[in-house]
Amino acid sequence: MRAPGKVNLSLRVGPLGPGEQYHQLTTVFQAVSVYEEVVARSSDERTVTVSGPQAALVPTDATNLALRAVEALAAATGTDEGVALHVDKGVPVAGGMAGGSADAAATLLACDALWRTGLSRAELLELAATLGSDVPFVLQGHTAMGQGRGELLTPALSRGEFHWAFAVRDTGLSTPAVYREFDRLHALADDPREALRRGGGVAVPPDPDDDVRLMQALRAGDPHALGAALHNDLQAAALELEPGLAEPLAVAQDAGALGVVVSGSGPTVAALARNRQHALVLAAAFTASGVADRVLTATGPVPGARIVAED
Ligand SMILES: C[C@](O)(CO)[C@H](O)COP(=O)(O)OP(=O)(O)OC[C@H]1O[C@@H](n2ccc(N)nc2=O)[C@H](O)[C@@H]1O
Ligand SMILES: Nc1ncnc2c1ncn2[C@@H]1O[C@H](COP(=O)(O)OP(=O)(O)OP(=O)(O)O)[C@@H](O)[C@H]1O
Repeated sequence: MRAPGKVNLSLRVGPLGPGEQYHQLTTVFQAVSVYEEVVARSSDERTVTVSGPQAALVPTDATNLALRAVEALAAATGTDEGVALHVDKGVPVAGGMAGGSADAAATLLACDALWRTGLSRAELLELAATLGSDVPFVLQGHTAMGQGRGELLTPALSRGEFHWAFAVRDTGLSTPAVYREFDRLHALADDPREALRRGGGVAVPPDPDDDVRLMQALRAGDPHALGAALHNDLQAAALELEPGLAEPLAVAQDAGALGVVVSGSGPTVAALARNRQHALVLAAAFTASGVADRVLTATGPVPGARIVAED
């Protein structure tokens, strides 16, 4: 089973209402060719092992998102079957590219097949949303607009292939901490100039019309227009928590990226290239300037979680 990571081409975040846990979003997701591989085998127990360059950062207890997906599917279908999972992580851990969400999505599909639960796509998507806001999208893949807390998906038309270079950091950023920082920046209301200077100001409910140009760029398969339309309301918050992110952003710009943006809640920086060759140039610029612990190149959009070989 294989599931892709994602980049948010646009991420617009509304205010957090009193007592609410989730921000209202309008986001445009693109699934990219950076993958989690999940193998599921029959077992009496429910276990997970993890490999990949950042495997040591991933818990293997019940908090692992893949095991949470196992428990959610078992509870929904009333089965007491077990599974031995192995996850080979290609997506950066806590990098803002939905790696854990991809594991959860791949696990739902893998256990659905292994246990022959026969859930419908709609039922799987509903279960996915209970596991995390990004899980429905990595199950679906391709390109989609996400609303609500990010789980309400509308597929979007996209032509051709876009090329990316990613600057990855070994130390991740916590998604809740980045949203909290977003709230803090936007609460500097008694000092509006300071709020604006730091990328804050009053948070407004996101409006999908703000992404009209971006959607046109996708339909036209125009990387220049897409680069100009990339947007992330969480970027200022990620930069407050990790000021060093300014470096990969500047390096990509200097190397002629069509657009550069923090991916989701960061700290991965995503640079849009003119073509495959230019993505390699951007990756080399990240490496040469020492602003990344690891560099990836990828294309998007790609399909969501799917079986690539019988487990
Ligand atoms: C930053 C993004 O990756 C952009 O796609 C997502 O919004 C985060 O999605 P995710 O990692 O699947 O997040 P979840 O597991 O659903 O939520 C983790 C935490 O992030 C914050 N959170 C998440 C989604 C959202 N719309 N508003 C939030 O404030 C909440 O504090 C929440 O408790
Ligand atoms: N299967 C998993 N893979 C990675 N991290 C996991 C997993 N299960 C639990 N975690 C924990 O969740 C945290 C965030 O993981 P993840 O890699 O999904 O972040 P992310 O890519 O930034 O998420 P998103 O982009 O959806 O906000 C990690 O620091 C780790 O402790």
